[in-house]
Amino acid sequence: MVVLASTALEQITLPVAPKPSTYFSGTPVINLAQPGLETLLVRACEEFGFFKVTNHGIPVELMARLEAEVVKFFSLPQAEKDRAGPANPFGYGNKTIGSNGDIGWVEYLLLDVTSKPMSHTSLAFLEEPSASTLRSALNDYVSAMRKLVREILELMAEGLGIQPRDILSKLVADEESDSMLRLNHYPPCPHLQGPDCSLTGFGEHTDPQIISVLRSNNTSGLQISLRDGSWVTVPPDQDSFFINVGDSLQVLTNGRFRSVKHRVLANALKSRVSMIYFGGPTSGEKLAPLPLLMGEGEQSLYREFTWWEYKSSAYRTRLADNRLGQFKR
Ligand SMILES: C=C1C[C@]23C[C@@]1(O)CC[C@H]2[C@@]12CC[C@H](O)[C@@](C)(C(=O)O1)[C@H]2[C@@H]3C(=O)O
Ligand SMILES: O=C(O)CCC(=O)C(=O)O
Ligand SMILES: [Fe+2]
Repeated sequence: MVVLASTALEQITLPVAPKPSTYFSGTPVINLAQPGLETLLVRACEEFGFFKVTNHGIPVELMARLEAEVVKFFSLPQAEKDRAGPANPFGYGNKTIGSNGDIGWVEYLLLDVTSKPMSHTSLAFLEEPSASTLRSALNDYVSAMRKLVREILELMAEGLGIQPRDILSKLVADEESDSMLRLNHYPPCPHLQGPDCSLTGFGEHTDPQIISVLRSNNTSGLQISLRDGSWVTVPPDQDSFFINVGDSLQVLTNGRFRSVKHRVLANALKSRVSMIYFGGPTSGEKLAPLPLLMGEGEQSLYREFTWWEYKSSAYRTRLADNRLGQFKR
């Protein structure tokens, strides 16, 4: 354990993460311009629940533009940032994650981006004239994310051999589909001694939604857990997107796709900035294994539940908890 006590407010104890491992070279890479990628995509979801997407058609300028706005926001004086908080669950948060006692070396903005251009659900500070460039970058980025998740879910359905093509993508395509954007900043942690030392930025967890699309700057920190339980560090790539299979997609595929366990380590030297789009279904959507994916005599591993039921239950859990456990048959 390390006690961070630079100011009275920072008298918090964070678990020191193990030394970061060397870069993992096995992340599946899905080149969206490559014919026949559907089979690779399905294999990646089965084996890792995680893959990297290249040739995605989203201009790098759009990613860089939002990153610059996000860096600008996190560089504001603390009192200014606090005006966007607390995160309950939406808004600005600093070191506390969720409301059940999780902490990490991270500050963030969590935004509800469910309705089209962010309107009634957005935070008041985003409506202010001073936030207009951030708002515009967010709107453009979120529109690109909506398209990308639909495309990827359609390719998954093709790879799984199920129809119609939009059987998965329609779950995230409704105007009411529950989508969020998380902007995370992991500042360098000066209390750490040496470049090899690291600290938990965002503790291990799975994402509850269907799919998450992560983009970060060129600072490492993201780790995924492999089937054998070992943790590996994903090499950063600021021009690509990383996709996580979420708990809901694990359920829809009756466990064939793996909801990937992941976490982030902060380091002593470099800031990490990440932007994650979470695509979830509408509140009332019933989640259960898709009958088309069930083999002869295959039993459903999960009881049917609505997204609302799952989300409310997830928000009562700690990050590392096995949220799907209580929905197992
Ligand atoms: C500790 C928590 C934070 C979280 C809600 C929860 O109670 C359990 C799930 C967490 C998570 C992980 C993925 C996303 O970052 C997130 C926004 C989500 O939907 O589930 C967070 C939640 C959060 O930070 O509010
Ligand atoms: O910041 C990151 O790179 C990942 C964070 C994450 O997993 C999350 O916000 O759910
Ligand atoms: Fe996550």
